[in-house]
Amino acid sequence: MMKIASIINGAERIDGSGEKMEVRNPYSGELVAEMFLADEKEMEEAIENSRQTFQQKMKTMPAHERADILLRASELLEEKKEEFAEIIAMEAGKPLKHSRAEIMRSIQILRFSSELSKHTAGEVVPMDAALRGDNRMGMVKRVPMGVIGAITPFNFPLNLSLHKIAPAIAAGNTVIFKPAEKTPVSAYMLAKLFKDAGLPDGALNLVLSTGKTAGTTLVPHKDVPKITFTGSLTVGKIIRDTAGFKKVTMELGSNSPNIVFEDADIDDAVDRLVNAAFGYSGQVCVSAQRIYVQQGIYDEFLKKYIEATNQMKIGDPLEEETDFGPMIDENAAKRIQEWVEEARDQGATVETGGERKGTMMHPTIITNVKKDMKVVREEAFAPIVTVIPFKTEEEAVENTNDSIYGLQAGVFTKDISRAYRVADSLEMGGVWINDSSVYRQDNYPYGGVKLSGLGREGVKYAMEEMTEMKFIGARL
Ligand SMILES: NC(=O)c1ccc[n+]([C@@H]2O[C@H](COP(=O)([O-])OP(=O)(O)OC[C@H]3O[C@@H](n4cnc5c(N)ncnc54)[C@H](O)[C@@H]3O)[C@@H](O)[C@H]2O)c1
Ligand SMILES: O=C[C@H](O)CS(=O)(=O)O
Repeated sequence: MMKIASIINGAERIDGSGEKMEVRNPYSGELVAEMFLADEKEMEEAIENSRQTFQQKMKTMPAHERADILLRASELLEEKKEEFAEIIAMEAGKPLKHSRAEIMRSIQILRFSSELSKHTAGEVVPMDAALRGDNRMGMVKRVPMGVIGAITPFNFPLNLSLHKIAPAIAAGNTVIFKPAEKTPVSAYMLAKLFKDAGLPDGALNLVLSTGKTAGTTLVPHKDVPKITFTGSLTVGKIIRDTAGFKKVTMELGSNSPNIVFEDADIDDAVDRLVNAAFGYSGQVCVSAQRIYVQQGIYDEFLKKYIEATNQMKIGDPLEEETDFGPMIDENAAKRIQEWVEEARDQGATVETGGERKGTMMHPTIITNVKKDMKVVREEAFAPIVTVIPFKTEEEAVENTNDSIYGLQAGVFTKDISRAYRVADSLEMGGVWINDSSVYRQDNYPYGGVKLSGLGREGVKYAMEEMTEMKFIGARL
């Protein structure tokens, strides 16, 4: 059993405030680690140290040095990928095959960040385009903001943390990293990995605290000009209300839709949508929650979809063959079971699944739903999916857009004109044609409209949000 603690200015705070929290394997209940929690005083100390490290080191560190550190971090992660995958499987209950996929993406984020750290160039402004601008020169530089507060969720503990930390460092900032309480072990290992990669002490301060401590201390702090948050809408709203006059990036939730038209390759859509709904037990912000299927293929799609879902191997995340594991804790599983029962009471049909044992909620497909049922309207963040028939393209678009969320959608069709027409009509941060809402790679702008978020991640775009534009003009 590991003992882990905050790492501030390179030093582990194992004696910290005295308060401790256990990290348990959501599948077996075994103790994975004991975490020493930082209190508000330690958070304050970490912020002051990050401020000084920015002023004294990171602000002036040349781009080639930042690039080398990020590249070295990617190499170290490659070397330690099995160790990280096992820890994520244990602390998050994520099947090993999915944990490995997360590490593979994390390595790429570090590589992209290393490359892009050499290209935060800014631009030259054509000053003579304006009257009075003759004999003037103007340039826009991209400058780091200072201390970035990075608050992350449990579901992709490495990948989503690196989507904040790596671009922040690439742009020359320092970071206060506040990971989720459920998954702090991979965060602790990541902080150590950066130290081994040569990142100066204090450039990445890991603060293992409760959300409450982060909310009262980090979020409103005058020396933290930027908060980048990934998590629930509920917490996102609190942060937005308390951050005051600072910049915030918010990657929030969704009840992601997918539309399958009659001309789609049904087997391919089935295959992709099984993973989209049930990968990591649906605890993915872009999990397929609403699948709209055109009437002519509805019965065939549903039959094949149920068959494919029932073929998943359910079990221990640490076993190689496991496709589907537990939810993060029993409360999460109980909540979703209640939602399923409520839908059933309101007339829905549970085609498969619906049962729960402890943290294990079985993959659940629900039909005959109405649009105001919780399972359709609210973010489930669980292994449930609704399958809903539609007649026309207009109806599919209207139903899809009928949500407070707008993160990513999938559209399956062989008709290229319809594909682009529908993609244009959807109120989403991103649309995939012939892939599902869950597909993401780490170099395109990713984020939501409506209540799914503010701003964008994806290394280049996160770097833009973690730098200020500074104009410098000259009269010649
Ligand atoms: N859009 C995206 O990219 C994306 C990605 C992953 C997860 N999510 C969303 O995250 C949610 C699930 O993750 P979760 O359960 O870890 O989310 P959560 O909102 O409960 O917690 C996220 C983080 O916020 C911290 N926190 C809690 N209260 C806080 C407060 N008052 N002030 C500051 N920080 C606080 C937590 O300690 C944790 O580190 C889902 O809604 C999911 O859709 C979104
Ligand atoms: O949970 C939502 C995340 O954005 C998924 S991913 O890590 O980006 O694939």
